[in-house]
Amino acid sequence: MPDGRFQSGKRYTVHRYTPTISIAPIYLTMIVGNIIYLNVLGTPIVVINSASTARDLMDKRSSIYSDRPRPDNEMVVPSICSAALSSNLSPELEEQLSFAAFSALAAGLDTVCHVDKSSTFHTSHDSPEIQAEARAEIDSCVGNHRLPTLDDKDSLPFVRSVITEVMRLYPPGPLGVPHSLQQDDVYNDMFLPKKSIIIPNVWYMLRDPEVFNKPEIFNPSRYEGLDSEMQKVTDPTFGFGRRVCPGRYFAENTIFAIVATLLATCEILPPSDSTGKECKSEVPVAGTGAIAFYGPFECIIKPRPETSHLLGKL
Ligand code: HEM
Repeated sequence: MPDGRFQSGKRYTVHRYTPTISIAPIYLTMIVGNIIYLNVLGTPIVVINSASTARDLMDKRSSIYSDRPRPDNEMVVPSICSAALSSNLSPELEEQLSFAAFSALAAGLDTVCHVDKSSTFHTSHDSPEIQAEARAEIDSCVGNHRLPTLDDKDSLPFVRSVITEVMRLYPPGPLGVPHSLQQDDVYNDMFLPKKSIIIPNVWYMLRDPEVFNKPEIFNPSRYEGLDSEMQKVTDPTFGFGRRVCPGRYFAENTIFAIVATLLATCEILPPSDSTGKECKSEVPVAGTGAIAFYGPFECIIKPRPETSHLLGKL
């Protein structure tokens, strides 16, 4: 698919790291504007291609768009943590349960790591001017005598823009996390039945040429340092309505702390061969599940002479 928007009767790979999605024409029921409605073997699926439509439905009508898809006969059960605390478990089972509970946290770790790794990749492999501009901002605001802290976040809009631009091009969840519609609904004369699975096509929303000029280009300056512009990326990236990611601010702060500290203390360069010639690699995104992963890549991380004394404080 050339631009990431779902269309009828085609087999799609939204990007090489997203799951391949086949849309057979026989299943296609309707396309209205930025919405595609499918009925796949009796299961209604609604794919939303635009951020404004996603806001209209998943944010403004959040009370009916915030369920998660689940089998009809599923019963509500206590969480694994409360079950573990209230029962007399063997040490082995308790250990297994604690691993299962940790997997929820790991979902947060994977997404945060993805953004940290992609920030490192882009600052080393894209234009060196972008890295220099971000570092100059840190130097002028923070100086060379201390490490950046979260209190500096507001004063470092270009560093935040670099992170935002990385998330725009390679969102950790390119197709978001599906919601389920709790009751029949009508949107722009389109009937959407109860129990439809709602899939936000975040990948396309963040490359929509009507929202982002030259969307394929890595250009942190496009936000002009404005939070209102950056939110056009961060809002869809962290989900919609009542299901919006509860770890959002923790994640944003963690990513900022890591990226700002790395830029303040180190220079990040692409790898070079034995003759000193740069040998840049392809963007190493991978993963066939809901979460995108950054594969291994090479780069050179050199302590900056001006701030190397701060590395001991990490
Ligand atoms: C860059 C980092 C992250 C991204 C992009 C991200 C994105 C998302 C998205 C898209 C959803 C689904 C929202 C929806 O259904 O509309 C979600 C859900 C969730 N996230 Fe995150 N997340 C990140 C980090 C974290 C962290 C660090 C934590 C925990 C510390 C976390 C915990 C959760 C939980 C518990 C849910 C499920 C919420 C629910 O089902 O009601 N996430 N996240």
